[in-house]
Amino acid sequence: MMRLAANLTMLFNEVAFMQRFALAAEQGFKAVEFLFPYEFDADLLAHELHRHGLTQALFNMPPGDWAAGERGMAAIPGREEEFRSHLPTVLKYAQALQCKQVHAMAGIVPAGAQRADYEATFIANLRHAADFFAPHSIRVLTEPLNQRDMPGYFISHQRQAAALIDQIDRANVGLQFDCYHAQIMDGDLSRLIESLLPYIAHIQIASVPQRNEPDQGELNYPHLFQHLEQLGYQGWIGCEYKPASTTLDGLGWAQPYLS
Ligand SMILES: O=C(O)C(=O)[C@H](O)CO
Ligand SMILES: [Mg+2]
Repeated sequence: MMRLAANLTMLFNEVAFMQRFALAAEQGFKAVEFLFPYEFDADLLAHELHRHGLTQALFNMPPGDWAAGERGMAAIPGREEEFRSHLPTVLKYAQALQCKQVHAMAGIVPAGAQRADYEATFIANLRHAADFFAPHSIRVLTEPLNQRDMPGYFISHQRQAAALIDQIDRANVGLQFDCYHAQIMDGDLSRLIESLLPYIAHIQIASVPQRNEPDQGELNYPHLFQHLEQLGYQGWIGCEYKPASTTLDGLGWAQPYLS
């Protein structure tokens, strides 16, 4: 049975962030994920999680100045110190939330920049983060994002991410395989998932092209779920989509997978 995690950044936006845990649990989710926890107290978040019996499947490392368009810095030359300075804070949240996976966003490569410099920075930073988190059994994830929504993002293809993970060469670095981005950039998802399974630590879902509920659009999720089950995928599936109407109105698709 596929294990769904509610993405609280995108779902249950009808209520304030701290109230979304209760709604997710009420609907039968056993786990949640969200982008950034840093404006909230770690212990308060942990309290919400635990009182609703939820697992924290994933959250992101600080992305830099989001409002100014920054989308992480793991690959940005000159930002190494800043990237590394975030690690103790991320660890504090991961420990409070008992979360075993964090996503290190890579950042935007400016047009005309030397890509090799960005690759070297990314590899060095991810090794550093992986070594920092390894004693705590925490994995560092990297996620390819599609170029339509995120022009210039450092990683946009799944196999490109897998090749970088090979170069990083740390056991606790994995792939965050978001089917929405993967379908836009790569396609052939059944075969892609099959060939990249050893890298995949986390999966996310949404319809394509609208990024709404997964029972709409061009992807056949019941088929992909069955395929994942046959392949023995054990991780969480993050529901990272924008409800077309309200979260509850659109949650019918998930009923077979929620208890
Ligand atoms: O945008 C996505 O798909 C994500 O999962 C990210 O964490 C983006 O920030
Ligand atoms: Mg995603």
